[in-house]
Order: sequence, then structure tokens, then C-alpha cells
Amino acid sequence: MSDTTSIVLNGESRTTSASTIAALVHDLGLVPEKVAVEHNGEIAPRSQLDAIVLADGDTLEIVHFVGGGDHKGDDTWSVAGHTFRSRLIVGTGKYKDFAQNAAALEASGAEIVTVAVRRVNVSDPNQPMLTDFIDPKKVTYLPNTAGCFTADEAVRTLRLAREAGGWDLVKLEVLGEAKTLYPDMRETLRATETLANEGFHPMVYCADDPIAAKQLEDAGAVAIMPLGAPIGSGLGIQNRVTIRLIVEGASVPVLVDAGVGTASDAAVGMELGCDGILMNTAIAEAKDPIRMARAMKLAVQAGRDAYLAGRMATRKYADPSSPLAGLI
Ligand SMILES: CC(=O)[C@@H](O)[C@H](O)COP(=O)(O)O
Repeated sequence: MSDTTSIVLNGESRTTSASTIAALVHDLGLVPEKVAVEHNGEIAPRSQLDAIVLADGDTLEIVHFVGGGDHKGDDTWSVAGHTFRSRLIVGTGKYKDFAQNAAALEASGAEIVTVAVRRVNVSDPNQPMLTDFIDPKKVTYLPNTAGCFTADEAVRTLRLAREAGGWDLVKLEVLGEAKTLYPDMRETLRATETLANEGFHPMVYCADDPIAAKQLEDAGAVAIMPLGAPIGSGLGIQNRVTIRLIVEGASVPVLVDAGVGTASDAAVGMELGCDGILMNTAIAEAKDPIRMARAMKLAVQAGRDAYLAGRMATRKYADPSSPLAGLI
């Protein structure tokens, strides 16, 4: 058994002297109901907090949900000074029309919509305008740089967005090629630096790469948005390990952006500890977009609750649900 244990708390390494997880939680002054614990790579159920004794070489991560995480609906998240209840962000592309888009948004409960500045009309009053259907006073508009393939193009696009609507909380995506729509991480990093220096708050679409995620954060990204799978593919989260590593390493919100196909994909992202999910195609291309929007809302909530609840430990073998002890 070890007297001093190195742990990761809210993404930061700390050393403490307690020997069981429950004692650690107490020593650190945390509220047990508001912590999630990962012990040697497995989520430890809260009921076992005081049963797990730490040994030398153990790995332990304690995630403390400051000010949230209970059942009273106060589980908010914040980015660049804006606080939201909904952890779902929806897009504004591929819908039949703005009316359907607005109805899906309503059903999703999302408080943020992302808008492709180069594709969606938000400023020409002679054309149908998104703002007539989705009120920017009630919903946060998150301008994005969809369709930009260089840092310069993306930065120019967001400067225009800021001039048109005053938006400085923005979503940056710099694509590498049309076939995969994978981000060009070199250009993305360059654009992040420029935007941060110009006073923007860039939420950044990126590869599911923990090192790149850290570099973006250092460059001024206010949120890290790794793809779950290629944009518009609906393939669901392809690499849970890298998403989890990004969540563990980040001190800004992490949101899966792109590739969600159905509700269970959204739940998986949230169960991995992401702060939220951004999606467009899964809702817009569903046979019934309004119903799918509602399903996504519930899935994001369910995944978040499951994460906060702390899943049971996995076992290699069966364990009877009705205890066999005492039976003849
Ligand atoms: C809406 C938006 O910003 C997209 O660029 C985003 O990446 C969504 O991807 P999906 O369409 O795969 O959900």
C-alpha cells in the first residue's frame, strides 16, 4: 500500500496521503455525490468508493463536478463566460427549410445553433433569413467556417461574421480535403492562434488527437471539438480511447463534433465525459427530424446522467444478480 498517491483531479496532477478513494475524496474536501472516479482505467461505482484501497502503481482519476452534477437540473456547462443548460448543439444545414430547422431546434432543446457563415443567409433581407425563424436573442448563434480550407480563409470569414453580427464566440473548422473533410491541423492551429490574438473565442473542430487538442488549448481554443467520425458520415464515435484521453487532458470543454448517426452515439460521447455534442446530419437527414431531435436531447441527457452516476465496474466473468449465498 502507498502512503502518498499521485492522482489527477480535474485534469491536474496532485499528490495526497490518503490510502482509500473515500479518504482521498474526504481529504480533498469534495462532495462524494459530485465526484466520478476512474481506478486503474475503470470507472469505479460510488458504492465502492470506500472499498477500493490504493496500491503502488495504481492509476486514479477523480473528476469533481464543481457546482453541478446533481439531480436538480443545475448541471450547466460554460464556455468563454457563457453558461448553458443544454449540452446539445445543433446545425443549420441540410434541412428542408428554415421552418423545419427551427422546429428541430425546438425539439432538441439546444441553446446554441451553429451557422455556416458562407452558406446560410443571416444578413440579406431580400432572401429568406434564418434569423426570422431562429431568434438570435433567444438562441446563441455560433458562426462556423464550414467550407474553408486555409487558415486565412477561415479567419477572414469570422472577421466578416463579427462585423455582421458582433459574434466573437465562433466555431473554427479548417478542412484538409473535400473527400474526408478531415481538419487540416496545421492550418487549424495557425487560425486558432490568430483568432485568439484578435480577441475571438474559438471553439475548434479537430482531429481526435490528444496532443493536437492540447496544442489548440495552448493556442487559445476555448473548447476542443474532436470529430467522432467524418462529417456527415453518421458512423458514430470511432475511437473512444482518444476521445477519453482528450477529455482527461483538457481544461476547457470538450464536445464531440461530427459523425454522430443516432442517439446511442450521442450517449456514448457523453458517457466518455464530454461536455456536449454538436451534430447536424443525424437530425437533418433523419426520416423524422423533429422526433430525432428529441431523441438526441434525451440521449445527451441520459449519457450525461450515466457519466455522473458512475457506471458499474466491468467483470471478466458472470456475477449472479440474485445472490446465491445461503442457498442449499
Ligand atoms: C454543423 C457543423 O458545424 C458541421 O460542420 C458539423 O461538423 C456537424 O457534423 P455532422 O453533420 O456529422 O453532425
